[in-house]
Formats: sequence, structure tokens, C-alpha cells
Amino acid sequence: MAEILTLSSTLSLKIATETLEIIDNRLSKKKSKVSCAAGVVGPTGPATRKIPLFHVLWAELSSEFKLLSVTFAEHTSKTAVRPKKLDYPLDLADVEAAAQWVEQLFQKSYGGAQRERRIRVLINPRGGRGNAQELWANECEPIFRAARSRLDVELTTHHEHALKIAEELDIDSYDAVACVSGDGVPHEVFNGLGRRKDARRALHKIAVCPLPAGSGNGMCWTATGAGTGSMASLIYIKGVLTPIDLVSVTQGDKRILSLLSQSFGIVAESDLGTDHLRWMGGARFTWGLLTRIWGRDAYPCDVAYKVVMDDKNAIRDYYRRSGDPSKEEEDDSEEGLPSLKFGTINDPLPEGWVFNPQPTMGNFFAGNMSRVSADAAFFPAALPSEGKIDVISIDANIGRVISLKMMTAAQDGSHYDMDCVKYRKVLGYRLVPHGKTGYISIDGEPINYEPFQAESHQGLGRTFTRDGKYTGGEYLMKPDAKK
Ligand SMILES: Nc1ncnc2c1ncn2[C@@H]1O[C@H](COP(=O)(O)OP(=O)(O)OP(=O)(O)O)[C@@H](O)[C@H]1O
Repeated sequence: MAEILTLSSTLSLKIATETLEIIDNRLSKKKSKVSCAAGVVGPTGPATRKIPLFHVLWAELSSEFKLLSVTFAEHTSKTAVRPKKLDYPLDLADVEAAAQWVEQLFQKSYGGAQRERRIRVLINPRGGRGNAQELWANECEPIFRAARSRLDVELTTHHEHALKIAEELDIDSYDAVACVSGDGVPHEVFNGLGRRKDARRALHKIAVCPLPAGSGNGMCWTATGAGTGSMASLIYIKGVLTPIDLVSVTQGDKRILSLLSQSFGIVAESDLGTDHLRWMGGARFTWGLLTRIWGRDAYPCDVAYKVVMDDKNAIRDYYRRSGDPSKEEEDDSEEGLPSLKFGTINDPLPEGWVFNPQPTMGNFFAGNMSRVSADAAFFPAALPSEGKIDVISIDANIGRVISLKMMTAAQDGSHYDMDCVKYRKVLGYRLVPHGKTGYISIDGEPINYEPFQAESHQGLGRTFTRDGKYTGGEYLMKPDAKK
């Protein structure tokens, strides 16, 4: 099949390995100013515009086959895109070749991604700074519409509304639930899917796709590496369905699914203990950390782990190999959630688990995803589907200067190599807090200040990522990173 479609003596379109090349001899006179303004990669020659195939959203023959239109996501800045349509008059004699070429362009540019994804969109008008509706209308919706995504849009009106929607979702009518929100709404969607009788099939089928309208947006950053609604939308349109680990947390008689993190100590306190400072936006969390570092607050507890790895060099090697070769078991049965291998918090401590008393615990932070916000890659070794939880623990007595250094280092994940940071990969753990009051956070949401137990479920959930990988582990891939 021809990869080049010749439209006239001066104009042809070529599907190359990574790009769509528009070879337009008339452009040469303009010295390719257009291509630069359009955010197009290149140029290799003055007459060639190169559009990454990943950015191609749609192509069609229209107006009784007299026009070929190609729509792509054009960069408006390094981190944002908008749809741009290019129309080319078509000679009637070319129609068949053009139709074949369009199909080929779709195959090459969509690869394994399904076209016209059916997406239930949930917008939390109260998330983050309250700009979710604008973010959707201005940044996300135009990209989805240009790709002909089939959208059902709804505003969430109250806490746990998204949970109910997910619980009742007709999962055969949708491929994804996009949450224009922070991490709270995706947390509800996973838990709503998890409450269904057909939980496992629902969690395996529906990709949960957060669009960044919260304050942390950890899942969006981890899955897409994007901080703008438009870039994240592009990745959810063109990305591949990716199995991701979810964690069951049991407390009392409850079982909660966690997608992002569980925290006890300084991180939980800085997040949940500063709710009255929401007006500060992202700075609220930093303020919370600084005041607690200054106070050298300790959070005594007992912790027991089912450790898989606790040597940082071994974890780094494992990460560089992208984990173990074993894959998660595919089980699309109609059943509910997978059973708990280690039982619940109400069962005796599983065999082989030993409690470590931690009277000076400063930070207990367990995570499934590498990034918890734009500037915090706390779990650089986290992989999407490995069935393990990454756990960081830090003593409260490390000193203020080292604590501050750690905060800065966490921006790129380099805190990993600081001696004060203990980093483990575990299958599960149990934490018993001391004292009567304090904060425990699951995905940024509070749970009771009581003992809880967690275990990982390999590849139980789904999202779309660009290439099946998480972003945020770049530090561990650096050749000069400490060994
Ligand atoms: N209309 C609404 N009014 C009040 N609360 C809502 C509404 N819709 C959803 N919520 C609740 O808002 C909470 C937070 O949502 P979301 O994750 O969008 O924002 P965030 O917590 O500010 O973001 P981040 O997790 O990034 O900090 C969720 O627990 C959800 O139940």
C-alpha cells in the first residue's frame, strides 16, 4: 500500500515511521515559518512539515470526496496542544487511493489504540481550585471532539457521586471514565467499580483517566507525564490500555481500594491537617511539611511488612529490567474483588510478619504510583503492574537540614539515594498507630486513626498510558545515579 499520497505536482503526504510528512513545495518560499508556528517537528528541508503520528487525531474525505482533511494536536507550548485541521483539495481521480491512504494513516497513527473511544466524563466543579469546568471546555473537550471520542459528560454534585456512577455504570457501553478532578474522583470510581458483583471484569475493562483539575493530580502525572488537560487528553485518546496495580486497605470492617498512596506521619498530616488552608493551593502542602519539619514531629507506630526487596541497588536493577518477567493473571470472571491473600486487619498477623516498633517514625509513605504531584516523584521505582507496594520510611530525628534537602530531592526522585530514606518493595503491610488522634490518608482522603492493613493486587485496574509505562522513574535510569 502506498505510503505517499500525491495530491498535485507540488504537494504530497507521506506516512513515515514516526511522522506524517507534508511535502509542500509551495511552503519552501515561506521558509517553513508555518511549520515552526504549528509546533511541527523538523524541519528537515524547507518544504517538509513533520507531524508526529502520535499527534494525528483524525483524517477523512469529505464534501463529496473533494476534500481531504487531517486533524492533529498542534503544540501551542511545550506542554499544551490544540486541534488543528488541514484541508487539501482532492482530484476526483485520487479518491480510492486517498481512502486507502487515510485508512493506513489511521492504522499507523493509532497503532493498538482503539478509535472513537467511548468515554464517560465526570467533572468535579469543586476539585482543586474549582476550575475543572473551564479546564474541560477549553483544554480537553476540543481534543476529544477532534478525535471523535464519544462523550457522555456529567458534573459530580456531591461527595461519593462518582462512586455511585461507577457502581451503576453500563460497562459494555464505555471504554473509559475520564475524571476532570484531582485523585479523589478516580479513587471513588475505582471503589465504585470494586463494589460491583462483576468487579473484576469492570476493573479490567474500564480505563480510569484523570484530567488534571486537582491540587496534586498524582495519577495523571504518573500515567501521562502531563500537567495540562490537553496533553493528558491526547494520551488518553492515543495511549494503550495499561493494567495497573491497586491496593486493598482494610480497616475495621471496611475494604477500600487505593490507587495512589497510603500515608501516616508527616505527609498525611501536611495534607489532611492543612485542609483549612485550601486557599493556598499547592503551597498548602509545602507549608504543612515545613511547619512539621521545624517541629521535628514524630508519629509512633508499629509496622509489619511482607518484604520482597529492601536493598536499593537490587530495587534499582529490578526497576531497570522493568520488573519481573511474570505477568498478571488474566481473569475476566464475573466475580467480585480478588480475595485477600493476607486476610484483613481483624485477622491475626499473617505468618512470618513481625511487628517493628517505630517510636520515632517521621514519615511512613506507601505508594503504587511514582509521582504524587508535579514536583514529588516519591516512588521512582514504582511500576504499573508488579503486584508490589513501594514503601518509604524516614525517622523523625534526621534533622531539619536533611529533611529540607529530602523535600527538594523528591522533586526528581533523587531522595531515593539519601541514606535517611528506607525504601522497600512489599506485598503487604500492617500499621498500628499509637495514641488516639492523628491522620491516616488513603489517596489523599482521610480514614479513621486506627490500625489498617494493605495488600497489592497485580494489574487489577486499567488506565491509558502512552507506552504501557509510568513516568517518574527517570532518576533511576540515569547512568550516573548512585549505585
Ligand atoms: N460537587 C461536589 N461538591 C462537593 N464535593 C464534591 C463534588 N464532586 C465531588 N466531590 C468530592 O471532592 C473530593 C475531592 O475531589 P478531587 O480529587 O477532584 O479534588 P482535590 O482533592 O482537590 O484534588 P487532589 O486529590 O489533586 O488534591 C472527592 O472526595 C469528591 O467526592
